[in-house]
Amino acid sequence: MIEAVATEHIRHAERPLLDAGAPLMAHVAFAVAQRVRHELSARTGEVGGRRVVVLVGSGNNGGDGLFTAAHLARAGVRTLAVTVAPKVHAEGLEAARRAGVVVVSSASSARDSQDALSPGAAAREALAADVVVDAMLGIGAQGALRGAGGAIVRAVNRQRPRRGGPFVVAIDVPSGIGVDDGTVPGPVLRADLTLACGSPAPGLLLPPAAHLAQDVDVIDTGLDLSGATSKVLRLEDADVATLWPRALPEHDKYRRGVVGVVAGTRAYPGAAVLATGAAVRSGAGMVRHVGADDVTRAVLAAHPEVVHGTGRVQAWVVGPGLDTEDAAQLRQVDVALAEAGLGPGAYFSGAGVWGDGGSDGIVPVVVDAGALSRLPERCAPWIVLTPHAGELARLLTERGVAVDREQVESAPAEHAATAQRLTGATVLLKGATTVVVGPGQVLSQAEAPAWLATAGAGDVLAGLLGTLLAGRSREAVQHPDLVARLAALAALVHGRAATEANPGGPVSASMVVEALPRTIARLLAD
Ligand SMILES: NC(=O)C1=CN([C@@H]2O[C@H](COP(=O)(O)OP(=O)(O)OC[C@H]3O[C@@H](n4cnc5c(N)ncnc54)[C@H](O)[C@@H]3O)[C@@H](O)[C@H]2O)[C@@H](O)CC1
Ligand SMILES: Nc1ncnc2c1ncn2[C@@H]1O[C@H](COP(=O)(O)OP(=O)(O)O)[C@@H](O)[C@H]1O
Ligand SMILES: [K+]
Repeated sequence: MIEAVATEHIRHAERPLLDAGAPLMAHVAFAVAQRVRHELSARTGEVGGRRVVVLVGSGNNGGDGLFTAAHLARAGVRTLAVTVAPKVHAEGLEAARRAGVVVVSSASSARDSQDALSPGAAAREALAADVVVDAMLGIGAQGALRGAGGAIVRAVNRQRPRRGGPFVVAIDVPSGIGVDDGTVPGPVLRADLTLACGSPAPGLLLPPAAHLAQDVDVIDTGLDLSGATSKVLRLEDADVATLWPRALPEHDKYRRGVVGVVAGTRAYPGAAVLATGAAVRSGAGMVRHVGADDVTRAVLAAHPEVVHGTGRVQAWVVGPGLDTEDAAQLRQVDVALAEAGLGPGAYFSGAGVWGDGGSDGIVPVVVDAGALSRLPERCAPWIVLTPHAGELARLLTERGVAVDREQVESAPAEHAATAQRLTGATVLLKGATTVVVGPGQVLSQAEAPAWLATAGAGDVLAGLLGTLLAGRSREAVQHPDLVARLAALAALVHGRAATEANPGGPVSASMVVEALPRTIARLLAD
């Protein structure tokens, strides 16, 4: 599991080391320079004579950059440091000059000096380099990257090809991202590799900034972050086996977990086929489908193991392909939601409760698509909402927070957290990077290949999550912390199955369903 702790904790953990004189900056610079040398030699076959441009800001991030430049110059790299602020780290500057780094300034105050380089000219130098090191801003960033740095980045972004061009290494974070919330308030130079100092900042895991950080490696600086409370988590493949509901010899199909799926209409039978298929193929003990007869016929034609009609379940999946005009189906959704109860101390106890797989008849529910409009005012955390950005915008607007899809996409973690607070439910917000927010918990998963943005993929995710919640139904209700982790686990496996269904190429939702058993087996064996 990757843990990105809030930057206030990083600063707090750095303090005792810096006070004790630990040479953190020297350590970071050495590690970055090593990595740049490695990239140069992997890409060009040589190190000496290659060109590196280091963009240097006013703070310690810029200091890291200057010491990195000094190492590179000593290794024979033609190193140009472009400072973007009137004052930069003094010792770093001296070290760089001593090592033979050419230092120029794009700061407006340097305009008339001999060593001035306009932002446009600096951008051209960067575009012609083999590697660019982004050391303008780290975790001290406040708002959009301003001044010469912003101008250089805008100019580079206008001309940088999607493929080819310089390899960009960001020190700590791509300069100018929202380090704690993952927003992108202004121009940012997309990194091919981000080398985080000590611990990744939350913004490296959260969209949209996460898409600008790409590969993230951590330089260990010996920070003690054990007391950190505010963090973003990302599950890794190695976490799958720990969380996955195991098939044990003493389990019959009911104990393995029964998933009830309320999905699909005559207009959209496919959603029911995909959601039930994903539940079956991810290992549910049994899958029930509740819906119109001809929809169930389509489901049974594809997955004969599905059982038609209501009965005992350990988790519900409601909403994929739902017809909001179909009163009978909506009633089923309401019954499923009632079975989830309203949360600790306020369980629903009326007639119509038939589930008994969870704690005292309470069962987790996945609420997708059309069923999102049926939510009660307050939900238990074992109700998992699975909206995409447009659906989340609608849900928030209905609850008095007027936002549109673009606003949700520009700050997904913040809006998912607002929805979590307003509803009490666990919120899984779908996207290229999926964000899950539970009470006191934030997770983000980025396994999905871009090809997964295809009709029906969300139905597959809902069914898969149904299996996970049914398999650990009782624990999910007793330990709501587990719910957000299972939701993130579903996103991880969904993304991996999409990749493994056709590595590097297009996938359909049905192909993801097909791939699930093998992907799960591989992950459990790892
Ligand atoms: N965590 C660790 O173990 C270590 C962290 N170090 C580095 O220290 C960095 C933090 O250093 P600082 O606290 O000096 O902060 P930064 O280097 O991130 O930047 C702060 C400076 O940038 C200016 N600034 C802030 N927002 C701006 C904006 N939007 N546009 C233009 N200028 C802006 C501020 O006025 C200030 O001068 C980390 O990101 C990391 O690179 C390393 O030096 C040592 C080890
Ligand atoms: N750009 C993207 N890259 C990777 N995965 C994506 C991207 N956009 C969406 N996804 C994923 O694809 C799925 C689409 O779900 P959804 O929008 O509900 O589709 P549908 O309603 O057709 O099933 C989600 O799992 C989402 O996380
Ligand atoms: K940086």
